[in-house]
Amino acid sequence: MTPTCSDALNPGFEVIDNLLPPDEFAAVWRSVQQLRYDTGGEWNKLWGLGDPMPAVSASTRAADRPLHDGLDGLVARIEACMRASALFDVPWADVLARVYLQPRGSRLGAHGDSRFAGSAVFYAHPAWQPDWGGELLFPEMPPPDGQRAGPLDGPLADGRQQAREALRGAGRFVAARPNRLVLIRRGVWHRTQRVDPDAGGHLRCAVAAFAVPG
Ligand SMILES: O=C(O)CCC(=O)C(=O)O
Ligand SMILES: [Fe+2]
Repeated sequence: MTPTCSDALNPGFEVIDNLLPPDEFAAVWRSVQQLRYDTGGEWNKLWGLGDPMPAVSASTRAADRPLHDGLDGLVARIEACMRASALFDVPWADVLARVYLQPRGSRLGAHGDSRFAGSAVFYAHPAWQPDWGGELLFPEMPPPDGQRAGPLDGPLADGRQQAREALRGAGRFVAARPNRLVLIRRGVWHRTQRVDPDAGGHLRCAVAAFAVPG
């Protein structure tokens, strides 16, 4: 599929809109509603300790499938897009995928998913408005300074990465538009804007997929 948007200057991500035909998209939304979600698992330090925690589905790997009818087809499509993209330029063997329901008031802290060969996120909710927040942000980062990235945001952050981000103070945002796939190169810095109270009861439903090195 041809990306509808990519960043020519800093080719760290690609956006593919209307990934699924309408009937398949509707089937994915139904499947997402039937999954089981865990809200009390181990704390993922990229989510603020004082913020509401996301509801997370079990992870799926090729060996564990089927996860659910509809979602397996989606994961296969995401995998095909990853295989076709030049962003995924280190070898990888499998895709790990899970569904996040991100509540109002929560945000995902900055990270690079560096232990994977690249990642992708697909927005499975049927509606999303600009006022509802939850944008995926790609800050422009100065070249790496050789410091190891540790826990980067939230209560355990030491502020180094935030200081680097502040040096440029600019970047790109991608709205969580329904039926949109974002492919992200390994190590490219990203985070999400907080979901706004104006989102009301609308779920921000993201299917996150990670290319697992073989
Ligand atoms: O939900 C999003 O927009 C991004 C998700 C993400 O970056 C991740 O799960 O690693
Ligand atoms: Fe990520």
